[in-house]
Amino acid sequence: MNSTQYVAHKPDANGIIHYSDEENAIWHTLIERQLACVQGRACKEYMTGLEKLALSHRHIPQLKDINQVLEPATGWQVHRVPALISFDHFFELLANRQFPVATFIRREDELDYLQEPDIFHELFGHCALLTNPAFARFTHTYGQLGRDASPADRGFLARLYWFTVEFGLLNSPQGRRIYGGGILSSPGETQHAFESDIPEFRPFDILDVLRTPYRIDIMQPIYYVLDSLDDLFAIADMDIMAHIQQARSLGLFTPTFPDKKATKHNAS
Ligand SMILES: C[C@H](O)[C@H](O)[C@H]1CNc2nc(N)[nH]c(=O)c2N1
Ligand SMILES: N[C@@H](Cc1ccccc1)C(=O)O
Ligand SMILES: [Fe+2]
Repeated sequence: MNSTQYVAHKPDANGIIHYSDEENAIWHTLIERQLACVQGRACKEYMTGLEKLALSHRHIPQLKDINQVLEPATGWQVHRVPALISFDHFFELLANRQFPVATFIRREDELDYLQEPDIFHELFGHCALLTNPAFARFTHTYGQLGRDASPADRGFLARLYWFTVEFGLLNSPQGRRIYGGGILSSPGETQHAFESDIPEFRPFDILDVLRTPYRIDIMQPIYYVLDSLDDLFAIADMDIMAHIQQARSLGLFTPTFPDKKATKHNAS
């Protein structure tokens, strides 16, 4: 796992993590900005989950406060981790209905977008939908599959997670709405997904998703769109591993994103 540039906090003897005034101020600014930004752009299930969480605006929440909402709702818990964790650890946690939360927060100068999952991304981005039965069931099934999968199959599973839990969108009568936590925690990418003409929106098809390469360091150029969040129940019941074998035999799509080493002016 790439070494992180962030320092995660450890709890004191009573399990409480003490954040600085500066870190709490970043949380305050970020949650107020992003709450305004997701209005009319996040799906209704997410907004319902966010109300259940009742996240503080003044300070970074303690993990036990999140668990008091998640556990009764869907049996999930959040689990403290230092930063990005290995596939083994990640899948083991999800298979046990434990969602990894790295206890650091982004810097002031990366408020709108950062490449690593900070506590705002995990709590504001993902935990609201962990109160939703379809999303929770899909994430749990995903963890169980990943825990038992080979490294090669895990590469395919990562794409499924990426284009749903992280960057998934839904169709709704009022237009597209976001459910992916990777967009919902980023003011920059929430606007990118709605205002920019860069992104391509594709109907969710599991084989296409499994074959679509992605970069983790840019705002996404491709999003996959489900018709309903309950489609996640159906996907969880699919023979995902058989689809992975099919995707492997068909091969990956050619990347549409600019090459990583391309400098700004020649990145198309
Ligand atoms: C499997 C998934 O696509 C992704 O690569 C994993 C790896 N490790 C992680 N580690 C943390 N803390 N948070 C995450 O979301 C992930 N995502
Ligand atoms: N880019 C997201 C964080 C994120 C990191 C890694 C994967 C997905 C999302 C944000 O700025 O909030
Ligand atoms: Fe995430």
